[in-house]
Amino acid sequence: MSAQIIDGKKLAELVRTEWSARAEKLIQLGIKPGLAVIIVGDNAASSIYVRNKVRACSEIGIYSEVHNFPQHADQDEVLQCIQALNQNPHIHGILVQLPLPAHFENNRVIASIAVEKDVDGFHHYNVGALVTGNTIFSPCTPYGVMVMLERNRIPIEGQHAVVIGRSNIVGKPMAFMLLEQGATVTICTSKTRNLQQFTKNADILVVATGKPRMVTAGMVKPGAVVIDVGINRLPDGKLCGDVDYDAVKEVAGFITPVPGGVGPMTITMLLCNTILAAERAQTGLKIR
Ligand SMILES: Nc1nc2c(c(=O)[nH]1)N[C@@H](CN(C=O)c1ccc(C(=O)N[C@@H](CCC(=O)O)C(=O)O)cc1)CN2
Repeated sequence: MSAQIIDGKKLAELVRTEWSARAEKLIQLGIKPGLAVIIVGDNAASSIYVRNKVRACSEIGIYSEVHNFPQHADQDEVLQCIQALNQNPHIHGILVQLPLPAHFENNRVIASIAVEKDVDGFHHYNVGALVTGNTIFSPCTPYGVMVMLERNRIPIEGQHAVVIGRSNIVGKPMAFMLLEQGATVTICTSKTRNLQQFTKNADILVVATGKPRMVTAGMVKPGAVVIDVGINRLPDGKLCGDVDYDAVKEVAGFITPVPGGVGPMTITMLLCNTILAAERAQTGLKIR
């Protein structure tokens, strides 16, 4: 039997509708949630993601502004911009689109964002909070995956979850979020020896390796939940995930497509985090 498809586009729309009521409530109180996006350089994919974030903001009633810096920008200029945004009461969320050019120190730039405005959840304070079960902002992609699991009533507690990928923006937070919900978690990488021995035992398999179609049907336990976080552009211009979708969907119980799976959830969860940041600012909630 073929797997049940988890439609990220449809779920993203539903979650946005739910959260738009919260945005509307703030607007009626005279507070328009505000997001600032910083983008450095000319990465074509990043420009598309930022454009999509801006569009999504305007659709839900969030004010947004984009700060563009050239590829050879000086890191200090970007840090100064972030300092000003940290002080700006109309901006509730700040994010730096990744990747940054090679001459930037990712950690230093992200650490300069005020913790209570770090809607990506990448600041090391927020990472520490997440790991210790005191989440302030969940990073958007793993947050989207958790919502996909929850809304499809997929049990997590007691399940064996295998995450392939150890990035700071997906793999690591994903593993801790699943752990927090009671899963037994194994973290693998694309370099893990005999990867199949781990993936074959996964009830929930989350793949974020950036290697097109690396997870094949033979690596998946029949009936498993397969979440594909990869977005790879093929030479013919088409997109594909890190999972061999056509073959794996014949084995899995649930599967996410690419495009139209986790990607649309990422932007939706960013909107949710921005609204949450504005709500906290409105109530004067102190984060630290
Ligand atoms: N500061 C951040 N940088 C990056 C993040 C992030 O969460 N914060 N994640 C990714 C890029 N990303 C958002 O920024 C992102 C990637 C993909 C999608 C998406 O909707 N993908 C579509 C396909 C889009 C296409 O046609 O290319 C899909 O999967 O259906 C949204 C957001 C790295 N950087």
